[in-house]
Amino acid sequence: MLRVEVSKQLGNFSIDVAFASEGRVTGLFGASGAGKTSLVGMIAGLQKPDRGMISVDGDTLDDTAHNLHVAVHRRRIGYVFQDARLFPHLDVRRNLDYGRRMNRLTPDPAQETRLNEMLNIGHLLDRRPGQLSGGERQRVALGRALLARPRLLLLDEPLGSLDGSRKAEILPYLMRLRDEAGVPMVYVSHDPDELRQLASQIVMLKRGRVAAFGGIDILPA
Ligand SMILES: Nc1ncnc2c1ncn2[C@@H]1O[C@H](COP(=O)(O)OP(=O)(O)OP(=O)(O)O)[C@@H](O)[C@H]1O
Repeated sequence: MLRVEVSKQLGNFSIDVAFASEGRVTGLFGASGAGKTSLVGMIAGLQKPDRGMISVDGDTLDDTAHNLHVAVHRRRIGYVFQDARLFPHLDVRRNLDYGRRMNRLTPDPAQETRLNEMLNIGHLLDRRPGQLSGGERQRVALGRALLARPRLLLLDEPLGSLDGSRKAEILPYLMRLRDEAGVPMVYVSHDPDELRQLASQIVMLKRGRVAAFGGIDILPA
């Protein structure tokens, strides 16, 4: 269960949001500028709320009333951005291993093999990011985030930089992760079709507020 009750002022823009989601994939839907990335940044711990609390599965990550703010690297929350942000000088194998090493986790070869298969990246391990397509880069970014064993995965428009056919190529991998990886996700998108295929619950954001919360039936046609 993800619980978010936060408010924050960002220049002229304010966020004031409360929701609790039990869905395997919580879709954050809203137009450009609705506050999706700012909200995800708070869940990740990159930004502190001015007021409020955030908890995942009963563990409080932020609670301004008690001056509690768990640091980004201690939250065990994975983050995949629109652009994969792989390290260009490291091959795929070392990119994949990065999150695990940073979190000082012991290697888990069975999980590595499983994810390589799930994401179909096993044949790319010796390549550098510059030798990958956009879709392949995103698959590696997903693998890297999951190998750090997060309790929650934040996906901020992970298909946003891909064209239509590449999107269609990656969607099945995301569905597979949703069904098999066992990690709850927050999936940011302004594309209702994408969310209809992936999300179980929808938080609809408008100008920094929750305009609607419910199942995928609240998405516009
Ligand atoms: N540090 C900041 N200072 C001032 N305004 C900010 C700051 N960060 C974000 N904003 C403003 O907050 C609003 C919401 O931005 P945000 O990036 O969260 O929206 P979004 O829904 O993710 O949009 P997009 O889909 O275009 O990425 C925007 O109007 C943005 O200009």
